[in-house]
Amino acid sequence: MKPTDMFAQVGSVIASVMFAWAMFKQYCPYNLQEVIDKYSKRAFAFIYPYIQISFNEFTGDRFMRSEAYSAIENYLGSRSSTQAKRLKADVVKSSQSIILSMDDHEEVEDEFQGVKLKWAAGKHISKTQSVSFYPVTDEKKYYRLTFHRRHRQLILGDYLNHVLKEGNEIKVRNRQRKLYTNSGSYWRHVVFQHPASFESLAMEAERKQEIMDDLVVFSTAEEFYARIGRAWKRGYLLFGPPGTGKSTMIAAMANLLNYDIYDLELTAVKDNTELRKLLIDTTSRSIIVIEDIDCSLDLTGQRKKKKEEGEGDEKDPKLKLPKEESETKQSQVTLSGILNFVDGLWSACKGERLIVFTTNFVEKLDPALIRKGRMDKHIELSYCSFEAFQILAKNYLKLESHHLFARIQELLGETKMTPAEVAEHLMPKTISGDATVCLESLIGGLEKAKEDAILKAEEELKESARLKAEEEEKEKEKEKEKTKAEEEEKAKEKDSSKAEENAKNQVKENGFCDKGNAELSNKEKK
Ligand SMILES: Nc1ncnc2c1ncn2[C@@H]1O[C@H](COP(=O)(O)OP(=O)(O)OP(=O)(O)O)[C@@H](O)[C@H]1O
Ligand SMILES: [Mg+2]
Repeated sequence: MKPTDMFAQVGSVIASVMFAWAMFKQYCPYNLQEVIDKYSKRAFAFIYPYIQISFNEFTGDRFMRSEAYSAIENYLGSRSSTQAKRLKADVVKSSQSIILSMDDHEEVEDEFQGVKLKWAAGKHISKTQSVSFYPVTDEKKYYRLTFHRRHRQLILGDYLNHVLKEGNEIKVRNRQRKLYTNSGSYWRHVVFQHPASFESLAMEAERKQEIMDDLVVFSTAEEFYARIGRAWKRGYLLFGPPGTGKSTMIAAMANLLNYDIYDLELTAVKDNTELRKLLIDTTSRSIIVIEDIDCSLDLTGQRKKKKEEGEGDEKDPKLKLPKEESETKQSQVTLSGILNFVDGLWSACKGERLIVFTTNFVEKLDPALIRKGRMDKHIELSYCSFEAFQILAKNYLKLESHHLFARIQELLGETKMTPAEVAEHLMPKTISGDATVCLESLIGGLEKAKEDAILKAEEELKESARLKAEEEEKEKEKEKEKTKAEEEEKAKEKDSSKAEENAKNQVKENGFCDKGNAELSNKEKK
């Protein structure tokens, strides 16, 4: 008999049995029906020793998508793309990559510790009862897992945990990352798409590797942090002159770890309470950044002064706030508020988080703010070294070596230039993108910087000599005044002693006269 004929026969037998059962059920007493149901299920379980678990897309109320369903969807993604014949595609991650998942009524197989299992995607469709021109259908999607009942323990325990964990990790890897900024007491976000990476960051290879290792070790050390009883957090302080790559490094960190960024603008935070609220609203796997901490907090007035004197403000007086208004708008966040924010982060929030401060003036920060335990790792970003230049040349000009490199190395050893300035020289100058033009521009820039530095040093020397001369002049003047005053004092003393002597003489003379007069009057009396 042909297989098709056999299926047809089996089909007709099943249909006949179903029909007979339906007829029989009508006349069968209720109690007997229950007994038959029970034993038929047992018989079915005996013949069919498999267990099935359904994971519905929506559980309970229809508003929240089940986390287990989306974790399974992610978990099955790669397996589906190799096994299923019909797939669904979705665009994620900056609209650049396509994520595949299996279509409805498809099946894929999986294996865990030598045990084979089967996943199937399905959906229940129920039509609403209301009479309408456009009938609304209600779709309920689900994944169904089928496995042999002898593996019940393993599948319900280890396997499902493994599926959820891996599925969530894939979800994090595929998610659109966000850049949050604070507006009032809320965070607003845009999609975070910064191309910076540690590979393109210009800095010494050894230091770069050390920072990368530190980050990766941190991001995978959940168990370690739990064991030693510390919150899974780490603080970084990035310091150095403007244009040395602090902000670029933060973007590279976020890209390396696949974290979101919360860029906290402290001056827009009203007070410490608002700061605390913002902290609580951050999610795990994120970097909380406070740029230019020295300006946000009134630990030093340097940048504020700069901003007040800034050209832009002077050119356009409309941009300047009246003094009173700007003062009233100032944030009331205090240093202790920030300290509490960092410590609160360490204790209040679950999940891994990095906090990064950047500053141009590390020496002016309060030591309490940057002590180890709050800011665990201090990273200095400094002027461009030759090694850093080589990375920039490779990125910008695709150059590994060039005869002008030797001169550049020499000049970089003699003068200071930030990576931002070097990068500006290496930007294409001609349509043909001639590298030599860029390198010559850099050499020109470095030579000018060197000359400027020499001139500046000379001016500083002159200025200090002038100041010294002025100081000496002042000292001399003081000395002169002192001696003059002393002389005057002496002259005064001399005058007063002379006057005293005169007075004494006068007294003496007067005394003699009085004595003579008295003797004379006595004689006359006698
Ligand atoms: N180390 C570096 N590697 C690669 N590019 C760099 C580096 N440093 C600076 N740049 C380039 O210079 C530009 C400015 O750098 P960045 O904004 O990171 O400096 P910063 O240290 O944050 O400055 P500021 O203190 O003014 O905020 C960046 O767009 C980047 O292209
Ligand atoms: Mg910056």
